[in-house]
Amino acid sequence: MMSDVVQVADVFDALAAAAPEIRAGFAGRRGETDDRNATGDRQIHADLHADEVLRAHFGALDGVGQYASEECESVRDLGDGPLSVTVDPLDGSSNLGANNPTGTIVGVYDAPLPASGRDLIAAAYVLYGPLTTMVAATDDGVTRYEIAPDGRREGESVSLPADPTVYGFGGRLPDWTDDFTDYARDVEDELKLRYSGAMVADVNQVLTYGGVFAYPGLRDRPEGKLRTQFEAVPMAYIVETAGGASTDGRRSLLDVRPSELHERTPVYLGNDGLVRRAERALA
Ligand SMILES: O=P(O)(O)OC[C@H]1O[C@](O)(COP(=O)(O)O)[C@@H](O)[C@@H]1O
Ligand SMILES: [Mg+2]
Ligand SMILES: [Mg+2]
Repeated sequence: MMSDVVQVADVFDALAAAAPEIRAGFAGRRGETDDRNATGDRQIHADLHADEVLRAHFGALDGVGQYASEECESVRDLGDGPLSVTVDPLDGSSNLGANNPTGTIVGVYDAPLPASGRDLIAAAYVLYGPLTTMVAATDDGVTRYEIAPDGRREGESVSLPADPTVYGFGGRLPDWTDDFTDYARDVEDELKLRYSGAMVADVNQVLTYGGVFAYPGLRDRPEGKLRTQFEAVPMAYIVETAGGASTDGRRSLLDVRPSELHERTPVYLGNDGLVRRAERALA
């Protein structure tokens, strides 16, 4: 039987191969379809194309058994492999309308879905910015790769800078709770605002410069917006492996076990001190 290390390397290779195809598929696919996904978001053509490309690449791998996507209602069986792969095929896809950055988020679990962050053995995201980059984490560390149009890549190890510089908080101010607003006011006095509207791009800035990203629980939606399995847990794994911290307000996002595939959670990610301050503010 192949080792986990080989199977995870195959998943990263497949994602690096899919990324230029997904990017090439943006042209002509920025418009909305008539459909909505399981969390009620209007799907755009590029969401569905990215999902198809990823499913084809991961389906070709012997190591992958289950595949679940933000854009599909239920878990799909892709084979007999021991790994389960989750994808947010296109994160921040509404940014395509304004030609702003988007991403892809992938989690690799050695357990059936839905699964907790403690079952993750690897996670990665791709950022479609001026360059295509992939940030890939295993328990051994985090590597950032620049991906060439032919899928080849070169990597360097990354860790979260100790001195935070930037912050980005999602949601509308009138929807924030008083506790979160107080926390935000403090952070605003210390750090620079960098918010793109794509979680991948905003977390990538935190990983590059140090700081904090949050999509908090809202007054009328305490669970916030971001999806536990597809967005929160894989990104928390990457940030924690890079030396940072994550919380849903009370505990590490890696300790959250989703009971439903498409459920949501508040998300706070970044330098440990800023994440702990968010927990204290929200307690
Ligand atoms: O527009 P808002 O409310 O700031 O929400 C932005 C958040 O929503 C998302 O776009 C949701 O992701 P999807 O595009 O994959 O649905 C995140 O990337 C981002 O952090
Ligand atoms: Mg997303
Ligand atoms: Mg998405």
